[in-house]
Amino acid sequence: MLRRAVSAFCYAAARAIPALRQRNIALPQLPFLRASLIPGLNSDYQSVTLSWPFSSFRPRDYSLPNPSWSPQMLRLYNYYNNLCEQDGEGGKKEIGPWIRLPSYNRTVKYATGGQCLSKVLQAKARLFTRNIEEEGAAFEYAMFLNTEEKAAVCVFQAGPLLEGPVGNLHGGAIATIIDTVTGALSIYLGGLVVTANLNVNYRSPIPLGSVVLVHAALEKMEDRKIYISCQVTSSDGSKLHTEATALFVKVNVGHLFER
Ligand SMILES: CCCCCCCC/C=C\CCCCCCCC(=O)SCCNC(=O)CCNC(=O)[C@H](O)C(C)(C)COP(=O)(O)OP(=O)(O)OC[C@H]1O[C@@H](n2cnc3c(N)ncnc32)[C@H](O)[C@@H]1OP(=O)(O)O
Repeated sequence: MLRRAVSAFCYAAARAIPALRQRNIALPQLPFLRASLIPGLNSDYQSVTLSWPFSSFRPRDYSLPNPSWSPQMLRLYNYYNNLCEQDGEGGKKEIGPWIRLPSYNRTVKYATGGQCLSKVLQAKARLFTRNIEEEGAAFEYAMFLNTEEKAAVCVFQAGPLLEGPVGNLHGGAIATIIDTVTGALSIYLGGLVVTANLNVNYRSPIPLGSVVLVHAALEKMEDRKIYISCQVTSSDGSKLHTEATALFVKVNVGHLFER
């Protein structure tokens, strides 16, 4: 399943190349990204299955524990991380329905194995939720997918730079983490997607520094449309903070370069 995630990014990057060429954006030598080398690129809206074709370089995975994580954050992370490996026959570890999603601060860099596609695209671009380097200052989170249930859970610790009403999390930051979790689930389910609609109901404030769970689940898929529901709860599930619905629409990578 993780390979499918990586494949989706590879697919997106490979599809981006013609669009970049059309706009005369210089591409460095990336022989592994030549479309002709990548099988299965003809079918629109579908990811392709690839083995990791890139260098051994791996960018930093921001979803791994760091010293800013509270004991509660760490406990919840360990709980879901343990679900990602289940005991098989003879006590052997097996991959179960749960997978942990790694998280990088540059999506295109990730897709190209750490190499830059072009300075225009990459020089300053950072994933919104991973653009503050100081650990614990803003979004600390780790996402887990349940591939059988088509659902996701995110363990989220809200840092002090995300303040809205005094001492509480900003509504835009809440919408951002919801978009991120529902978006990751949709990418897993549908490949390249964008958010078409996000509807958020704020039920109770989220204190800064607290750890909450973001639950997302597939409601239905219709043609290019993926409907996801989402709830943000306290870490023990007893308190509902936020409810949301999201609609994601599958797009071709060329759509992202239309200007
Ligand atoms: C394998 C991976 C594994 C996991 C890996 C995880 C990695 C995780 C990494 C990182 C996670 C981060 C995740 C972040 C996620 C964030 C995502 C964003 O924030 S995206 C930015 C904000 N969104 C935009 O900028 C879109 C702007 N809008 C558009 O581009 C278009 O409007 C678009 C594509 C949405 C639709 O345009 P059209 O021309 O392609 O298609 P038309 O015909 O208009 O719509 C298609 C269908 O959708 C409905 N539709 C469209 N918009 C709708 C709306 N707002 N409400 C209701 N329906 C809508 C339409 O009615 C139509 O439905 P009918 O086919 O006729 O039934």
